[in-house]
Amino acid sequence: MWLSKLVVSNCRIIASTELELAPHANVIYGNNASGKSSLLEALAVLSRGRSFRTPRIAELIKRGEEELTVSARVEDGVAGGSYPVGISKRSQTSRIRINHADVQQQAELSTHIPLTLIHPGSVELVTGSPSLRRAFIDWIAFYRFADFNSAWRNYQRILKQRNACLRDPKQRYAFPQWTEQLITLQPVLYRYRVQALETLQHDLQISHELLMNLGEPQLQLTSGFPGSINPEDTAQLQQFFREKAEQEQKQGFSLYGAHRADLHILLDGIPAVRVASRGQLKILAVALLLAQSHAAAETDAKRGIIAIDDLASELDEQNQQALYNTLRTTQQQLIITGTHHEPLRNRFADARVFHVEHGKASLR
Ligand SMILES: Nc1ncnc2c1ncn2[C@@H]1O[C@H](COP(=O)(O)OP(=O)(O)OP(=O)(O)O)[C@@H](O)[C@H]1O
Repeated sequence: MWLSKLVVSNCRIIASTELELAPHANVIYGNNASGKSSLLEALAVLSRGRSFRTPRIAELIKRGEEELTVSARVEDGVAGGSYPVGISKRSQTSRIRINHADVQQQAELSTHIPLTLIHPGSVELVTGSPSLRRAFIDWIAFYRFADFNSAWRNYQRILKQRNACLRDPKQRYAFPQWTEQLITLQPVLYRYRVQALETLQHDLQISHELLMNLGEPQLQLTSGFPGSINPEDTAQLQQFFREKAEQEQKQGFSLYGAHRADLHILLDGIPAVRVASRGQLKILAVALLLAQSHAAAETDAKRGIIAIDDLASELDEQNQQALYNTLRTTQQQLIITGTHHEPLRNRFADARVFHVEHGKASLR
């Protein structure tokens, strides 16, 4: 999938703008505060329902307006042809359309726009909380395995009910039933994640030039249980949860399970965050995100979109070179922002170049 057109209205500084995108490289340049990041935020809203800079939609809606809208034309590399998609957001409500029909779930729209975003905050993938790494590995599982999303949504629902039982003694009678259901999904989610990780490890080769001076990271998936517990052994899980029931009731929420999984990122056996420099951590995060984008696409026809928000400015010359060499070899659609167009144009000779000024993009 790739986007041949992106139309944005009322997103931060952008009143209304339209871009006819190229299938491969697209460069968007403009002065500070011209609206480059706002465009990528709009793209993030389309793909994920939210921005990478704020969880609050109200902050994204142009001041004085009530609704932001992002629409696009998706080119289908598998079936051929193209179709429109769109999302409108008010602070409390959303409206999502795919090929002229209303849909209820953001996930339905997300499947059409496999967007990997690389921005200055991406380093948190390595330095931040486990939830970011869970989301990272689950993103691959989401695109790779058709049933992952329903299993994960089901898990969230069961977890919520189980937590309610743990908090409220009056609901405790239903605790065993919800525990049993939670156990049933542990092996399912764990297996999806293991497979997603295997694909990711394979696709890390795309980032070999970026990782040249760092070495290949070791990626270790934890299941959300102590290492001695096998998340695929239901009998062992039942015993484990029996032993931990008192502790969980005291805490008032579920302490173990797929919602507590993590992906440990190591260099020479030591957590990367403890040994790598700030710049190296960024490189590592970028290498993982590029691999993630490839891992989600089973075939070239299913290729995704990589959007990069002004990252080069934080990398030294050698790493910038490695990043651009890597991007040039990828089949994914690229949307790259920067403050100057010459350096980007030199690196992507065939790129379509857009200039952004006061929230309006125009072809150069
Ligand atoms: N809700 C909003 N309504 C209107 N304008 C907004 C809103 N939120 C932020 N802005 C403004 O939008 C402008 C564009 O910001 P944006 O981050 O997109 O710029 P940029 O081109 O990426 O800049 P830089 O190169 O500095 O990163 C900023 O001046 C910001 O103050």
